[in-house]
Amino acid sequence: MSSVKVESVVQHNCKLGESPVWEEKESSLLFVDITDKKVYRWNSLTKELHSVSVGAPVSCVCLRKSGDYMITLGTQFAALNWKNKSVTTIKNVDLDKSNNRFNDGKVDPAGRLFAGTMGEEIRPAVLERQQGSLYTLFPDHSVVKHFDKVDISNGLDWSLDHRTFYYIDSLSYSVDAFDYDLQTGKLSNRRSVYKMEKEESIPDGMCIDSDGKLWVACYNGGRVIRIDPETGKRLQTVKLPVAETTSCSFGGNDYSELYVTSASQGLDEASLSGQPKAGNVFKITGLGVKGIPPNSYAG
Ligand SMILES: O=C(O)[C@H](O)[C@@H](O)[C@H](O)[C@H](O)CO
Ligand SMILES: [Zn+2]
Repeated sequence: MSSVKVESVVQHNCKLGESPVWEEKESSLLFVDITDKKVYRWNSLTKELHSVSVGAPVSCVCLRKSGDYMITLGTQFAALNWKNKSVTTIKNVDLDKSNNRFNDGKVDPAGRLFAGTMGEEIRPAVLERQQGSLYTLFPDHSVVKHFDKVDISNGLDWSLDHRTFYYIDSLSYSVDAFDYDLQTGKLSNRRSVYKMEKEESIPDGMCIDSDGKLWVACYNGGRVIRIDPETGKRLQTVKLPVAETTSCSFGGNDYSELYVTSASQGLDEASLSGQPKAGNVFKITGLGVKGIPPNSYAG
């Protein structure tokens, strides 16, 4: 544990960095700045940072089997062609809720894209409650709504045997689990597997490691925690030099590096001068665990 190292690898102050995803064939980390309406790609070999402006709040980026990327943009599921910098709408959701936007999303082991929505934040974590829903975009481009009355739809991932779906609605201060049916993509039997402790603050993005334990980024908690969904116990805490840690995912050659995005918006001048790296992307090494490669959208 003593060899754990945290370093800033992208020295750019995102307003609201989110959705880190490793792209093996580019040796790159994809992520978004929701507020800045940009998708970023950071090359881990050349350290170059490139971005594409997409014209609306973009809350998640993921890989697509046919090439390109998938994004959630405003209330749309969309495709992003990186070379042409072009966006193609695939499906719109929450048509009756004009202030909503998508938030976190991820592809399941069968190539379906899961993403949830939320109402408009007046400031971080302050918004009209229960305006969001959780959706799936199937490979045939059909959309299913799993449930509504979500406050801030956030981190999600699947267990290694694909029989459990883990999910965070941030304002419940809980990490939840559902039984998952990989054949149909259906969710059932919701329960809580971890309750946040006070200093951990708000649960945000999340990913699973190759031991089946969950890593949760703690918004306003300045840390990522490793939890055991079987026992409900926290196994490890890694603190970062910024308060608004938003999401995490494994990358690097062998998926042994944990990448963590962060935010700078919502911090006043005083807090910002105390944490000049707010909004950077960090790399944590020396954890002694690995992640698993991200899935690609099959449609
Ligand atoms: O990063 C996200 O997932 C949201 O888009 C943010 O808005 C924060 O989560 C929220 O402000 C605190 O919960
Ligand atoms: Zn999030």
